[in-house]
Amino acid sequence: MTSAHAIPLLQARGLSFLRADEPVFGPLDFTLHPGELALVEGDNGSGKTTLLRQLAGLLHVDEGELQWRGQPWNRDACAGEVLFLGHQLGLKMDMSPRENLHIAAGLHGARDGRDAASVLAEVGLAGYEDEPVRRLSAGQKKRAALARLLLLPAVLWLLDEPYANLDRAGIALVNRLLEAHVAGRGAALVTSHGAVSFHGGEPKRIRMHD
Ligand SMILES: Nc1ncnc2c1ncn2[C@@H]1O[C@H](COP(=O)(O)OP(=O)(O)OP(=O)(O)O)[C@@H](O)[C@H]1O
Repeated sequence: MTSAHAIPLLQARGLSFLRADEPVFGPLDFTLHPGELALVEGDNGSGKTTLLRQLAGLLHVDEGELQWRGQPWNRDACAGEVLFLGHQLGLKMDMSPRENLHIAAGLHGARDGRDAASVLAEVGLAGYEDEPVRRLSAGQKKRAALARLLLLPAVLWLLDEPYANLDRAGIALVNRLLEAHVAGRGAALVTSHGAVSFHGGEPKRIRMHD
C-alpha cells in the first residue's frame, strides 16, 4: 500500500510540452509512488511517447513543474534510476545481446545477483546470447531490450509499447516483469494500445486528454 503522505517518486503539476509554441500535451497533473504502475492513455499522436521521452530527460520541460523524490527534477538527479524503453530499442545492432547488456551495466551498474547470462535466459534468449542483434527477429530484439529491465537497478521504468512485437509468452513475460518490479517497490509508466492484463493491483491512469 502507498501512504498518501509518502514522498512521491515523481510528481507533475501542470506539465506540458510545446513544439513551435503549440502544446503537444498538457497540462498534466499526476504523481507516481514506489510500488505504482501507471498506464499512459491516449490516441495516436496524443503525446504519450513525448511524455515518456520528457521524463527520461530526452526532451526539455517547457511548462509546469516536475519533481523527483520531492526535489526539482533534473536529469542528473535521477540518472541510473530511470530506464526508458522506447520504440527505438537502444540496442547496438552489430553487437550481441550479451555485449549490449555489458555496455548498459558498465554505465548504470547491475542488480545484485544478476548477470547477462541469467537475465537473457529469463527473457527466453538462451542460445542467442552471442548472436549479433541484427540477426534476431523483431520479438527477440524486443526481448534483448527487456533484459535490461532485469539487469539494471533502475527504480522507474518508462515503457513505450512494451508488448509490441511479442508473442503470448512475451506478453506474459512483460506482465511478470512489471508485477515483480512493482511488488519490489519499483514504479512504471507504460503506454499500450492493447489491453494490459496486469495482476499486481489496479494501475493508475494518466489520460493525455480528457
Ligand atoms: N520529432 C518530432 N518532430 C516534430 N513533431 C513530432 C516529433 N515527434 C512527434 N511529433 C508530433 O508530436 C505529437 C505527439 O507524438 P507522440 O509520438 O508523442 O504521440 P503518441 O501518443 O506516442 O502516438 P502513438 O500512439 O501513435 O505512438 C504528434 O502530433 C507527432 O506528430
